[in-house]
Amino acid sequence: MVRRILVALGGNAILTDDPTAKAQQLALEKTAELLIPLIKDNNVEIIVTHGNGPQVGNLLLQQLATDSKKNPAMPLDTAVAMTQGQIGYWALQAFTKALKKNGMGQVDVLPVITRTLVDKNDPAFEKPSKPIGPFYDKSGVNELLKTYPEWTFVEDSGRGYRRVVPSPKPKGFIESKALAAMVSMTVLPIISGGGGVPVVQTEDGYEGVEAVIDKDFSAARLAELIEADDLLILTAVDNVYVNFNKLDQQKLEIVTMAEINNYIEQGQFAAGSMLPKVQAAIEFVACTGHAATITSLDNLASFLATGSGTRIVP
Ligand SMILES: Nc1ncnc2c1ncn2[C@@H]1O[C@H](COP(=O)(O)OP(=O)(O)O)[C@@H](O)[C@H]1O
Ligand SMILES: NC(=O)OP(=O)(O)O
Repeated sequence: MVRRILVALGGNAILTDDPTAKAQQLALEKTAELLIPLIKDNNVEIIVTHGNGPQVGNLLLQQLATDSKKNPAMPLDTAVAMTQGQIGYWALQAFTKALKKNGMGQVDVLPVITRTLVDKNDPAFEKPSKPIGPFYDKSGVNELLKTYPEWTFVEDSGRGYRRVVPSPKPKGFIESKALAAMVSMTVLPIISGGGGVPVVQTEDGYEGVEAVIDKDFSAARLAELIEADDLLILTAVDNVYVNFNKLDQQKLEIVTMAEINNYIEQGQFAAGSMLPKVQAAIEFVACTGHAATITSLDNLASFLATGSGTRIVP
C-alpha cells in the first residue's frame, strides 16, 4: 500500500539567515535532500506545500523602495502569487536535482499557481495576525510606523517584531479537482504555496484579496482533499513544547487531542507561529482519524526511524 504524506515546509526550510536567492535555493536543495529518504524505497508519495511569510514580506518592502508612480507596488494577492512562483521554481529545481541524484529521475516535479477561497466576511480581515517579512527591534518598528502608520506589528515568539497582515481561514481550493488528480507516484506536486492566492467569490468568478493565508491551515485542508495518510509539518523546532523558552520547558511527543486542546486552553502556543500549526494538526486528525506530526527537517531521519517529533493522535 502506498502511504501518502502531505509535507508542509516552514520558513526555515527555505530562508535561513541569508535572504539572497542563492542562499534560499541552497536551503531548498538541502531540504529536498533531507526529504529523499522519506520517499526512497518506502512506497511513500509526498505532496509538498510551503510557506511564503518571509518572502512575501520582503517582496513588499522591495516594491515599496521604488518609484510608486513608474513602478507601483503590486497588491498582496499578486505578491502571494509571485512568491508561489518564486519558491515553486526554486523547489522545482531543488527537488528535480535531488530526485535525479537519488535514482528517481522518473518523477516529475510540478509547482502550480493555485487559488484558495476565503470568506469576504472573515473577521480576520479586521484583525491582522499573520507575520510576514523580516524581524525588527522596537526602534526599527517605530521608524517604519513613521512612513506606514497603518501597518500593524506583533512580537513573534521572542524573536523580534514582525509586520502582520490579515489571514482569513481557507475554505476550499478553487482548483480542487486538478489538485486531487495530480497526486501520483510519478509526480511530486508543489501546491498551495503560501497558503494559496487568497480569493473571494464574486458574481462572475473570483477576486484576489489583501491577505496571506496561513499555510498550515491550508495544508490541513489540502491533506484532507488528497486523502493523505499523514500530515507532516516541518518547522525550526524538533518538538512542540509546553512552557516554551522557559527553564521548565517540556517537549511533547505523542499527545492526544484531549491533551493538546487542554494545552491550547492554557495558552501554551504562540499565535501566528506554533498555535496555527497545532490547530491545523488538530483539524487534520479530527477530520481523518490519522495522526499529524510537527517536527524539524533536521529530525526527519529520527522521525522516519522512530516516529520522533510531536505526534498528535486521536
Ligand atoms: N510552544 C511552542 N513550542 C515550540 N515552538 C514554539 C512554541 N511557541 C512558539 N514557538 C515558535 O514557533 C516557531 C514555529 O513557527 P514559525 O517560525 O512561524 O513557523 P514556520 O517554520 O512555518 O515559518 C518555532 O520555531 C518556535 O520559535
Ligand atoms: N503563508 C504562510 O503561512 O507562510 P509561512 O509559513 O512562511 O509563515
